[in-house]
This record gives sequence, C-alpha cells and structure tokens, in this order.
Amino acid sequence: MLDPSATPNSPIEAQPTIGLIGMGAMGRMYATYLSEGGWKKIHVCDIPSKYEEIKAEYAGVPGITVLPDGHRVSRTSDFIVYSVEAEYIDRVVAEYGPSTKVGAIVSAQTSVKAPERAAFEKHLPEDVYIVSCHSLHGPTVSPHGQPLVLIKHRAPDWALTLVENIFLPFRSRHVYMSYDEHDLVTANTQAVTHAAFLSMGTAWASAKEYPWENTPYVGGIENVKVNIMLRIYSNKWHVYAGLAILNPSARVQIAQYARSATELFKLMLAADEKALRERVYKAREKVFSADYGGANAHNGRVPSPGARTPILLSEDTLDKFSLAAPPSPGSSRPRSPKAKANSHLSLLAMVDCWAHLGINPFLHLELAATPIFRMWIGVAEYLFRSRARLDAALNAALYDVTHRSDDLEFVVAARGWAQCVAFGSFELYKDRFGETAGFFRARFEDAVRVGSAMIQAIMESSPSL
Ligand SMILES: NC(=O)C1=CN([C@@H]2O[C@H](COP(=O)(O)OP(=O)(O)OC[C@H]3O[C@@H](n4cnc5c(N)ncnc54)[C@H](OP(=O)(O)O)[C@@H]3O)[C@@H](O)[C@H]2O)C=CC1
Ligand SMILES: O=C(O)C(=O)Cc1ccc(O)cc1
Repeated sequence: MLDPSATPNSPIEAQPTIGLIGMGAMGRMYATYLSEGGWKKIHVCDIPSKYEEIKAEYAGVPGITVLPDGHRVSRTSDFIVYSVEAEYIDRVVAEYGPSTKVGAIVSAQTSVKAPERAAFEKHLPEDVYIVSCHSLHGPTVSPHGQPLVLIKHRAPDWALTLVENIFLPFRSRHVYMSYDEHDLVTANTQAVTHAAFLSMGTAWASAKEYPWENTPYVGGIENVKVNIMLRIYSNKWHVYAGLAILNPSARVQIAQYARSATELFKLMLAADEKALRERVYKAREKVFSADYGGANAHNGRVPSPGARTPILLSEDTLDKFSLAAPPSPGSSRPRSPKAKANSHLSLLAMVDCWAHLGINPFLHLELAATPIFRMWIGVAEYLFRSRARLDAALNAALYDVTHRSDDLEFVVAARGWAQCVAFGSFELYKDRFGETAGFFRARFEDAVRVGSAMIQAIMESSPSL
C-alpha cells in the first residue's frame, strides 16, 4: 500500500492521462465535458468488439484516444473512471483492475457503491488509490450546478484535489461522502422515487391508458408525473435495476413505499375517513413541519419548508410542458380541466413512506438531490402544503369511486416492483421494465425533449436550489 504521508504532493504531471472504461451514456458524457474542458490526454474504451466503431466516431475529437480494451486504458492512465453496468462491475474490475498503473487513482460512476467498493477492494492492486464519484443526474442533463459525489476511500489528500481539478469542467457541486453514506442517501432519494414512477408507468400501461390523453388528469403537476415517468422508462433498465437491487437499504425503502400504498388504499376502500385523515395529516406534520426531527435530520440544519420558495412553478406554467397533441391552428387548447380532483395515491404513499422511515427529503434536497428527486419533492409539497388541495385529494380518494380502478392498478404495480426488488432478480426487473417501456416507447423522444425543458425551467425558477 502506498503511504499517503510519503506523497504529500501529487506525483502526477499537470496533464494527467484520464482513462474512461465504458463508453455508454455516462462514459460519453464524461468524455465530452473533459475534452471540451481542455484535457488533452483522455484514453477511452468500451468492450473490444466496439473498438473500431468508437474509434471512427471519436476520430478528430480533441484529446480523445480510443483504445481496444480496459487493459490498455488501465496501464496508461493516471485517473481511471469505470462507467459500466453495476451488475458487471465485479467482473470488469476483476479483468482490468490488475492492469492499473502503479500510483494511479481509480474511480467509478456506479449508482450503487456496495458492489463497486467490494470489487475495488478485492481486485485492485494495493499500490493504487481509490477516489470514487457519482454524478447525480442522467446523461442528458447538463452537469453544471448538479451534485457530483466524491468518495475519498483509499487515498491521500492530493489525490482528491487532483480528482476535483480534473472534474472542474463539469462545474458540478462537489458533495463529499463515504461509500456507506452514499448508498443510504441514494436509497432514500433515488431508489424509492424511481419505485414511485415505475409504479405509475406500470399502472398506466396495465390500464392501457396514455395519461396525457386522460383529460380529467391532464395538466399542472400531472405533467411533471408523466414527463418524469417517461424519462425514467426511456433510460437504461439496468441503471434502475442496479441501484435498487444491489443497494441493501433500497429494498427497505421500496418495500415501505408499497406497504404505504397498500395500507392507504385499504383505508380508502373501507371509506375509513377518520383513520385515513389521521394517518395522512400525521405524515404531513412529520415531513413538512418546520421543526421536524426525523432520524435523518442533522443537528437542526433542516431548512424550514415554509421558509423556502416552493420548488415547482405555477400550474399554469407547468401546463406548457404537456405531451398532449397541440391544438389545431386557429383554435386554442382549452385550459386543462383541473376541477376533478385526483386521489394522488402515489403522493400520499410517498409522504407516508418518508414519515414511516424517518426520511427528511428536504435535507437530501439541500445536499444530494437528483433532478428527478427534486421534481418529486416539488410535486409532493405542492399537494401537501395546501390543506385545501390535500383535502380535495382525500375526498376524492374516499368518495369518488371513479379513481378506484387506477388506484388498484397502482397498488398492484407498486407491490410488483417491491417484490421484484426483494427477489433481487435482474431478469424479472428487465422484463417488467421492458413491458411498460414498450407501451410508451413512441413518446420517448418527445418526453425527453419536453422533460428537459421542464427541468430547466424549474431549475431556473428556483436559483436557490
Ligand atoms: N444513465 C444514468 O442516468 C446514470 C448512470 N450511472 C451509472 O453509470 C454506469 C453506466 O451507466 P450508463 O452509461 O447509463 O450505461 P450504458 O449501458 O449506457 O453504458 C455502460 C457501458 O459499459 C460497457 N461495458 C460493459 N462491460 C465493459 C467492459 N468489460 N469494458 C468496457 N466497457 C464495458 C457497456 O457495453 P455493453 O452495452 O456491451 O454491455 C456499455 O457501453 C452505471 O453503473 C450506472 O448506474 C450514474 C449516473 C447516471
Ligand atoms: O435523476 C434520477 O434519479 C435519474 O433517474 C437519473 C439518474 C440515474 C442514475 C443515477 O445514478 C443518477 C441519476
């Protein structure tokens, strides 16, 4: 093992060679920003069979050299980032890790860190350092201003400084965590949020319903739900499967989400107004009151939700980000009919789940929120901040039976996703994901475009976030 105290200053030259193993969506995004940021020696590879194709694609791109495989990248690079499927990280590090250049710094983009850490500790030589990373956003979101988690696991200070400098072109906000903290935070934020959106998508697909065509629900925060659901289903299934199945904390959160949805739905079926109101108000108090002190609240550093500007824009502004067909020339689209309240089971269950698990979403919002998690809190606070809106949802949930079939589909979907994650089956996850994604595929292109514009507008409207 290198002695960090013996190497107080970086022995690596001013233009380090940066290695990227895995040139999928994230590897490519890293290559683009590092190249545009002026780094001159970026060695990249994907699996050997894609060598010629990637070489042709990157011919002439400043700074980038495509190599045939991870051995060549590992042997020649001072800083290496693996951006491969979480499910394969052990296999890939086992193969290329032993080729790592002496004294290099090794990192990975994996969304769940437990298997990555195990792979690094098992397969990397002792004379290399580990400073890992995780960009908390998808490949189509600009990294500017987004959180970039940095994990100094086995390294001297200069190595962390070097990694920070290499990533400067991203203009991301660096967030420092340990491997364990990372997995707990991302279980609380990403995994359970994705479970909610995956369930919405599966419920709509099972009901053979395109939600943007279902007029009672179209517009406002419903646009946020639909756009984000589609954004998730248009991404790679393995990203969501990995961070849910391989993160032990995530199972607990996802199971609680399904339990919350089921229990609330049973109260709705029984028309037990008293119990439902008590439970939902209690959750609201716990999650949204200023003096909330849940298990994850850190020394009173929790910002008061009442003191913050709400995350979401007005409903009128959100109406613009719709996937519904544009009005024909000369006619104006009627204002979205919002008179019909939605039972909002997916949101009631989310706040109930946060309350049960002692998760303070606002603390995560400050430190390490992905854009999707940010939107989701925004939707939840939109409903829960207003007693009138919340009561309208509860009345709809209890007494408007037209919501029952959608709510039933949602509960079945949430339970199915939770069971799939609990079983730890990548195959089942892939099949479930693919089936729902197939139902929505035709709208992915539009959804990514409209969703990116919506995320951008929401970010710009709340500069403090
Ligand atoms: N997409 C996202 O929103 C985010 C993803 N992440 C994480 O980043 C990592 C990569 O995700 P993403 O880029 O989206 O996924 P992709 O599937 O787009 O990219 C992964 C790439 O790694 C390649 N690969 C697999 N094995 C090897 C190997 N032995 N040598 C070289 N390349 C290999 C894959 O090839 P093949 O396809 O042939 O298997 C693929 O091209 C994942 O761990 C994910 O959790 C992190 C933040 C955001
Ligand atoms: O914002 C989200 O939650 C996304 O879905 C995009 C995403 C996916 C995986 C990550 O590790 C980080 C971000």
